[in-house]
Amino acid sequence: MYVDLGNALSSVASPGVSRASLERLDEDVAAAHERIERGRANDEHGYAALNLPETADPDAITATVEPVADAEALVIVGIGGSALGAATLADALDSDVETHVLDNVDPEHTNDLLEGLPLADTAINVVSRSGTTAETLANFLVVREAFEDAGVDWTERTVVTTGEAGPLRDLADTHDLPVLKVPDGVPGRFSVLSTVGLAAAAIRGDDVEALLAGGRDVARNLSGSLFESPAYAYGATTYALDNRGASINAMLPYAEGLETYAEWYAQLWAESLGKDGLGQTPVRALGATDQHSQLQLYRAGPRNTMVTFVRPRERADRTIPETDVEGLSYLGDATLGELLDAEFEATEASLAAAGRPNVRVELDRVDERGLGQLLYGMEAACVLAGELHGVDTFVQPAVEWGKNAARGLLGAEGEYPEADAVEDKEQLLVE
Ligand SMILES: O=P(O)(O)OC[C@H]1O[C@](O)(CO)[C@@H](O)[C@@H]1O
Repeated sequence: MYVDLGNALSSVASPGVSRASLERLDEDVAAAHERIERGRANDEHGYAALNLPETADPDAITATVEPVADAEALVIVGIGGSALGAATLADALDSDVETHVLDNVDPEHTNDLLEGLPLADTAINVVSRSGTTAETLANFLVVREAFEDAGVDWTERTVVTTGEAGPLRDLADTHDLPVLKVPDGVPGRFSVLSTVGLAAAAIRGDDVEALLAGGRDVARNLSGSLFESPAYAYGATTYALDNRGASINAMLPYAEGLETYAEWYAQLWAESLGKDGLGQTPVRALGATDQHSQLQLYRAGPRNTMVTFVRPRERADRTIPETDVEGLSYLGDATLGELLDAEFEATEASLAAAGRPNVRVELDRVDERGLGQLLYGMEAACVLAGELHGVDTFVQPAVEWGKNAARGLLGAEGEYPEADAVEDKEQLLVE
């Protein structure tokens, strides 16, 4: 993982950060690193996630999913951190296993998905750390029923990833299903390099060991200085720019296979740093596509946005055929990859020319090792940014109100006063 901060400097951009300020900030990075290392050493909640490249057990994961290793199709049933990591790997890595992620409760989508699946050759990986998330459990009950209706034994096709206890754990025990435990102290959004993200990867035949090795590559560089650690360089710079007005961070990967990575990043950044009235708003984008939709705003709108450019240094390529069409011959001499890189560098430069802050993040290739580096790197960057902002990076209390209101509206057992507030909604309907 390579991070270039050049276009975030105040000599280029406003908001921007000066080298001198980064050097001063490095003292706080050193103190934060000490705190993070202490948290890792004691396997404290949250910090333990940064130990996963060492603590995850690829052999145990592969052995547990073995009963469904013959699958032609896979349905990952989960939501948030229990889906986005596996979805990111499935989007970025090739596999013969047709992979679907059921991370919403849209009946039309679920019906279409189930109708098209070869259920007898389909594996189900149902993932929920708490084991109580309504969307995940509802989708799983629907998927299970579809298998039963098709006369396929779902207990033969299901692998569960969940915590020590809870309804999903009970269901797995009742039906003696293969279970992978979600590691203690690892919040969902930091769990891609654990059983949560790696079970599906193992079923798909991805190189789980290489993913973890990528994580170790970046973990090795974590030190008390942002000038020695790409992950900390990124985390510290987003913090510095946020403090100077860049309250929005547009994540712009230049690889179709990294589109879901931008979604994964959005949860990591939003749920970790969005608290106490603070937090940089992540925006999901895709390069070069969103140059033609969002760039106008980032280049000429309010000076409240930084852009994070991500690209692989190497990729497969395809030549653009020669053409005699007037004015297009320049394309005929290039490849799609060269065009994409030109768009990347030109868009970076266009923001710098307009004095708009941006950071470049590169990985060697979009493969298991590169992804392990990128995902772990962004997790470490987020943990550092949380330390510098002084927020509790590893909790997300604000999401519970809505869950309780939904439970109340559906008549779940227990008291859910939040549901009353839904009923009492202020109305000013225009139709
Ligand atoms: O893994 P679980 O417990 O089903 O939770 C799914 C997701 O829901 C959240 O709790 C937010 O509602 C996320 O933090 C988490 O990743």
